[in-house]
Amino acid sequence: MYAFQDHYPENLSHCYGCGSQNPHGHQIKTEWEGDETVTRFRPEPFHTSVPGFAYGGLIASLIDCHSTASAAAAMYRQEGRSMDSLPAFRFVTGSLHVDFLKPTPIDAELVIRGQVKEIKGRKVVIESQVWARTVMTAKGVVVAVQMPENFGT
Ligand SMILES: CCCCCCCCCCCC(=O)SCCNC(=O)CCNC(=O)[C@H](O)C(C)(C)COP(=O)(O)OP(=O)(O)OC[C@H]1O[C@@H](n2cnc3c(N)ncnc32)[C@H](O)[C@@H]1OP(=O)(O)O
Repeated sequence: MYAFQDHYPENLSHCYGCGSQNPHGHQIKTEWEGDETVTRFRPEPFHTSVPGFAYGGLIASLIDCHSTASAAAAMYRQEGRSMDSLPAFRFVTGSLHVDFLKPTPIDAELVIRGQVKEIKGRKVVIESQVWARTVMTAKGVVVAVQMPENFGT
């Protein structure tokens, strides 16, 4: 699998949620399945909240980084361009809303499915759902915004 995150340059691959260069992070991998974006992640015992269930912050961070990657992929797809082509689209989180619908079991593979709801200017809105086996345990909406040149200054 060659994931969206595999196109990130090394200097932008340190994110706790999605950076391949962060040994302490989730290192999520996201790809297209038709018009949906999909991330699969297996929680570890140290991601526990209530025993037997996953910590909500983990769920939120999975939705977050799944969505920023999906936003970039959606922009490239809209322009009919490869994710390695220039100019690059880099997205950060403007807002993150999560609804926790059911407890998320710690012992199941989580599947995050995203849909592109809006692309407008520098903004992409992604809706996502987190599935554990056959149960949707959380859903989220992310407003991803193209990272400004002067980000952090
Ligand atoms: C491939 C390499 C990967 C590279 C990236 C690898 C790292 C992945 C990151 C993973 C996710 C993260 O954790 S990122 C880290 C957490 N996030 C951050 O630190 C971001 C901090 N915030 C900021 O820097 C800024 O507020 C921005 C960039 C988000 C927005 O500022 P701006 O650039 O001045 O945006 P602005 O022109 O005002 O607005 C542009 C459009 O976005 C909308 N917008 C802006 N902020 C919001 C908001 N909070 N909620 C809703 N909508 C918003 C505006 O209404 C507008 O829509 P309209 O009027 O046009 O309709």
